[in-house]
Amino acid sequence: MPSVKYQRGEMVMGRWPGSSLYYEVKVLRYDASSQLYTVIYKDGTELELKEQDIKNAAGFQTRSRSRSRSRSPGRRRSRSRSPARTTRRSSSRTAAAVATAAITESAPTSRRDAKLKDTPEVRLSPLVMKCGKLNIIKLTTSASLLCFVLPPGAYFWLLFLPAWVLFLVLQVNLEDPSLANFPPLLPPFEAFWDAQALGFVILWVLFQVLLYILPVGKLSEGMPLRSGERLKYRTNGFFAIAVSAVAVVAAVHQGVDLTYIHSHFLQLATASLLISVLLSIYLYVRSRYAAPEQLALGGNSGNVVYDFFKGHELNPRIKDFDLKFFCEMRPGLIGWCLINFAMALAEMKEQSLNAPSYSMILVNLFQLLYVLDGLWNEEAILTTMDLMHDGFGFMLAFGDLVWVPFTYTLQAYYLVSHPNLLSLPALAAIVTLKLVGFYIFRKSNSEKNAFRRNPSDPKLSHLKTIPTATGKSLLVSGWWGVVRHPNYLGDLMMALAWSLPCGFSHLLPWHYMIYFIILLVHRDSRDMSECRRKYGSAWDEYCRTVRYRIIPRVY
Ligand SMILES: NC(=O)c1ccc[n+]([C@@H]2O[C@H](COP(=O)([O-])OP(=O)(O)OC[C@H]3O[C@@H](n4cnc5c(N)ncnc54)[C@H](OP(=O)(O)O)[C@@H]3O)[C@@H](O)[C@H]2O)c1
Ligand SMILES: CC(C)CCC[C@@H](C)[C@H]1CC[C@H]2C3=C(CC[C@]12C)[C@@]1(C)CC[C@H](O)C(C)(C)[C@@H]1CC3
Repeated sequence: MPSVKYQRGEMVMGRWPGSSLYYEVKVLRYDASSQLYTVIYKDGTELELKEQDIKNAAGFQTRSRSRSRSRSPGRRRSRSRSPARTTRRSSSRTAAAVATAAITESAPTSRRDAKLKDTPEVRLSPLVMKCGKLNIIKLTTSASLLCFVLPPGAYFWLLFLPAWVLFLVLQVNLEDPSLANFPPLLPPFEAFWDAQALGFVILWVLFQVLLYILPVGKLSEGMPLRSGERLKYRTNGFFAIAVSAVAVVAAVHQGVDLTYIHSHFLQLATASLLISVLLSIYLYVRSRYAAPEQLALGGNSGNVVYDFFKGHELNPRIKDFDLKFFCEMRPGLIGWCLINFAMALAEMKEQSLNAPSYSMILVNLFQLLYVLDGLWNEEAILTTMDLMHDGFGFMLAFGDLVWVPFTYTLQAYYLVSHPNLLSLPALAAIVTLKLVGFYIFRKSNSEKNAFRRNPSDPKLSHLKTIPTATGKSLLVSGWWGVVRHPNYLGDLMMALAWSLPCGFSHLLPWHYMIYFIILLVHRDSRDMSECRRKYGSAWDEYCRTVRYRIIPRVY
């Protein structure tokens, strides 16, 4: 091969079709007519690759071979779908052909997988291309709307988000929280701070830590990590909220005045912000010492502020205590219900009512149902983007500990001093909207979760799937055949039902709805690029089959 770039016998890095992972391969030959290189992977898989899918080994991060145990996509669960397994003539397949998918029924695929269970495994080490330049940070992971930020943006969001929450908290306290009065006047610095409020927040978090570590409830397995390992999570969230509810009711019964939460909302928000900042500093420092396979693919730009913001370590743990899982599912989420309940008591006190208003009851019950459902199906969170791909840094720590409890509760806070009477038909319509939204949300999330956990589940055998080159399949009928994110559709319908009880006099109780539309539209497009990167043309095939993203025939 005199005039070609890579020579026979040369060891280079070959991209695995449909992914951005590169594996060490040996060049076997070059075909001048098709301009394809035939390469052999260490597990014996032969593929034909284009020149642009081959790189010199020098451009790759070195990784400890003994630690990085990820398997070649061709050797994962569904090995039959790797090129080497789909045909005996493994050497004659092109990368493009590998990634091309056909729609099949899921059951036969699983039988094929079962047959291959005894095949001896060869483990390969995928390497990620170095991206030293900050402007080429890949938009690969999720967590929130803000992942698209490049380092200069991180400085902005880092300051803007906390300020925004504090502004909202000050705004909702105004008699007339209309846009004309935004931004609210800043109170003196001391007004933000209360040591007792900090003490209460710490106590609440510690109480949740205690409930989390109790050996009660199921130990669930997370999705396989890049190393092939599966972490265990104590999924006892429902137990935690039940015990918390009993403790709160008992405290109220003993005379504890929960309306303190309403009157000290600003100080509680500042205290939680302080805790989230300290936690993020700890997370950043420990991520500097973490082994490469413990890191998320994002958040490793080398820019301190960006990495601090985005999060670097994928599953930071203290022994078995998983910090990301705990923060996402416990203090903020359960705290959200506690705050809503306190707002209902504050409304009764402020408006001298014997019972909370219908609007307040709806907001409380709707959001309680959402949280209870999340905790009841806690295992399902293990297949979401945040848990699987995102590093744990300021964005999620702040999101979980400050954003959720202090902005998701704005509707309830607003109703305390801005009553909104609901007619019976309006009430019935809102309840119907919530229930339909909830049904779509729950069914679609459960369907995907069940499929990801066990693709050969007999209950799912009626569903059509698209195989992909990575070994995972994509659902193409059922809920995931209606739109590409049916769970977002249900979630948005529920969000609408949470704001409607507050009426249309002010924009503030619509904050969640507006933020959520932006968040989900952005999450959807990020997920689209991520899935296209992972699944290549199989994803394009899915998108051709399921044309709409969130709302059928609209978007
Ligand atoms: N209330 C809130 O503040 C809030 C905020 C954000 C999200 N949420 C909710 O949280 C839940 C989780 O959301 P998420 O953003 O993590 O996204 P998700 O929709 O649960 O997960 C997306 C992932 O699902 C897999 N997938 C996509 N299409 C598929 C198909 N056709 N068949 C099989 N698997 C498919 C892909 O991952 P793999 O292929 O790698 O498995 C994709 O990356 C949603 O219900 C969302 O509404 C709530
Ligand atoms: C502006 C930012 C700081 C945005 C931060 C985003 C986070 C607050 C969210 C990202 C993923 C979200 C999420 C839930 C809560 C909010 C987030 C952490 C969730 C735990 C709410 C209960 C649901 O049932 C859920 C478990 C599906 C959900 C999962 C995703």
